[in-house]
Amino acid sequence: MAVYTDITDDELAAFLSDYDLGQAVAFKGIAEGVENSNFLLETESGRFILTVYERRAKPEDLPYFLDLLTWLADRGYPSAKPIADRAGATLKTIRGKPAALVEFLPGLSARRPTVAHCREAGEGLAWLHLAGEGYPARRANDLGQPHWAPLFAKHRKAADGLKPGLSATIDKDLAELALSWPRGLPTGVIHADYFPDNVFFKPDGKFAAAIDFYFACDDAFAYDIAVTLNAWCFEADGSFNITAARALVAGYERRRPLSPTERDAIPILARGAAMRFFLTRLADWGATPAGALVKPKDPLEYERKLAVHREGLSLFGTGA
Ligand SMILES: Nc1ncnc2c1ncn2[C@@H]1O[C@H](COP(=O)(O)OP(=O)(O)OP(=O)(O)O)[C@@H](O)[C@H]1O
Ligand SMILES: N[C@@H](CCO)C(=O)O
Repeated sequence: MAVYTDITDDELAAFLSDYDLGQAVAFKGIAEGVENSNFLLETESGRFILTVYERRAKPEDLPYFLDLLTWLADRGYPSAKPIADRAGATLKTIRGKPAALVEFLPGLSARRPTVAHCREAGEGLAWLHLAGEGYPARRANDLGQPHWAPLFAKHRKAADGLKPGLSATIDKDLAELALSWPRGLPTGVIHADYFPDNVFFKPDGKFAAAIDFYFACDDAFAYDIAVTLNAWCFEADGSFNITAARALVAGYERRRPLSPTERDAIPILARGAAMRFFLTRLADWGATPAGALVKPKDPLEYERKLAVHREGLSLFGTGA
């Protein structure tokens, strides 16, 4: 349950006194998520999400994320627009922690994404890439390829603890990724964590909205597609669903066609994207005390995805 911070009625009332939203009529913690504390807030003027930033997101990065959410919403992209207080501020504090109020978005995430969901999610991702064009702030991807080997160096023991001999396999992967990592691909604002729990659909199955932009950064658009393919297109038995993957890319290309160079790069980008989530999950695995409220995500799920990509993906067939 991702509510790390308790907020009393008085603290909430004091927080809301900076806004023109009326009084709280309902307020409850949201169990989903692992990074931040999220609360559903209803006031006399509508429904909102209050996020208290707990970990990972560096306080100095929060203006980048909140201004990006405002930028996207102002361009018609369905992401949660931050609510400014009377003085125009979107980044606030509550209980001494950074916090923000954003618009509540209706929609449901897909627990078991279908091929049709993948197509819609792909289109929503391309829309995001286009809507982010021109966003003036910059944020380097601090979980990008150059950061993987130093991160792994701190967690080699944990890898061998999960699976004997794994650290040697990961070392080899990291060396191969460093040699073949693509450069010069089209870049812009990417979501970088576009997982099924961060995408909402309408009741008719159409894309509704994307949330949780707290890994957003500048990187290759095709890398964002690779992260998304890994998150959406693997079956529970560990096999890669090529039909779902092709639908996801086809949905993406409804709005933003890929260049041949971007298409060719996807297999190696997907291998790197699997490495990135394996590594952060590995780091969290070791750092989570037994009995913690939030169960860490399984690093081995991503190690299995990495193993699939080691064999090479043929997403578009030969000559595509
Ligand atoms: N703007 C929003 N509108 C509606 N519901 C939202 C909104 N933002 C967050 N939620 C709800 O809160 C939950 C947790 O939000 P979020 O994914 O941002 O948290 P997190 O702790 O950063 O999670 P993660 O583990 O994915 O990083 C979501 O699954 C969703 O149910
Ligand atoms: N989407 C990430 C967790 C989000 O912080 C993962 O599945 O490892």
